[in-house]
Amino acid sequence: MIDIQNLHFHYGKNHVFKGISTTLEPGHVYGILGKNGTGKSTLLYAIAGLLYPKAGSIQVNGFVPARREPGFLEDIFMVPEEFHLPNISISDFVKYHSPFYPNFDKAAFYDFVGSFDIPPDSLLQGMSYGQKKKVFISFGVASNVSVLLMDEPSNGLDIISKGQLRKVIAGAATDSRTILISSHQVQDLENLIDEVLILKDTEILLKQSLDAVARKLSFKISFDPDDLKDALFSESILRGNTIVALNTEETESNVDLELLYKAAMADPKKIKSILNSHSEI
Ligand SMILES: Nc1ncnc2c1ncn2[C@@H]1O[C@H](COP(=O)(O)OP(=O)(O)OP(=O)(O)O)[C@@H](O)[C@H]1O
Repeated sequence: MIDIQNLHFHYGKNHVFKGISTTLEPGHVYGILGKNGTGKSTLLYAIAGLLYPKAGSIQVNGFVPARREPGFLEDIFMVPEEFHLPNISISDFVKYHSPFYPNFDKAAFYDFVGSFDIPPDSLLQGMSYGQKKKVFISFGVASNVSVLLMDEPSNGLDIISKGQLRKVIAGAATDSRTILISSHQVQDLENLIDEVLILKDTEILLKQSLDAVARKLSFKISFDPDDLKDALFSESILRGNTIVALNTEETESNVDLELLYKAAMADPKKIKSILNSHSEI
């Protein structure tokens, strides 16, 4: 479990978090959304122990990340947005790095790499950014850690590879693993995450399961202009509108993450109070 209490973080005078608190449980895939510069990467780095809280605390499975103890490091993996891989072969990379992860599954690693269409005998130096990223993600998932952090994992991947990435991550989503994915590509998170966390203005604006969101809000495309009067948020599309409204029906629609995000940005107070209200609508 990841337990964040009253976390403050700033770079000089730039305050990124002013006392955020939340817990993130195993068995969930969390999607972290937020505008550029709201602190998605900073949060992941702090959980990974690569940045230290200025105040407050973070605990990951009972470890304090900033202490970087071996028991912590062998059970967490972060795929940053930007990374450097050494100029060696894939097999040497596995040989030198997998011993740090006691549960590393070599066969699974080569399966993932193969599923991304990367020849297993490739040299890392000759690879494009997207190809290197696929190797690194494959390594992270195959390390079988209990906390997997990915910063914009689909960035730089082609359309087919994005589909494959979703399969690989979905396969990694076990009851004992906590997966956090930050992304601007909300479509890439659809049907992959089960909880959404939206950062805004040094705070956590929303942290909700998609099931809970679907119970409270409905997402639909409507060609009836009358529907607009009940909309909490709408966007016009060809001959109609996409609409976020209160869910007053018995049925639950699929959560449209992009619409949810836009609605939350357009009227944070209202969306937050609806989603945080305990009464059923
Ligand atoms: N090394 C650094 N030194 C100083 N300021 C930094 C540093 N890294 C990030 N920042 C600032 O901290 C804030 C949060 O940055 P962060 O990269 O965590 O945001 P983000 O939500 O991941 O952004 P993006 O969506 O653009 O990747 C931004 O205002 C950024 O300019």
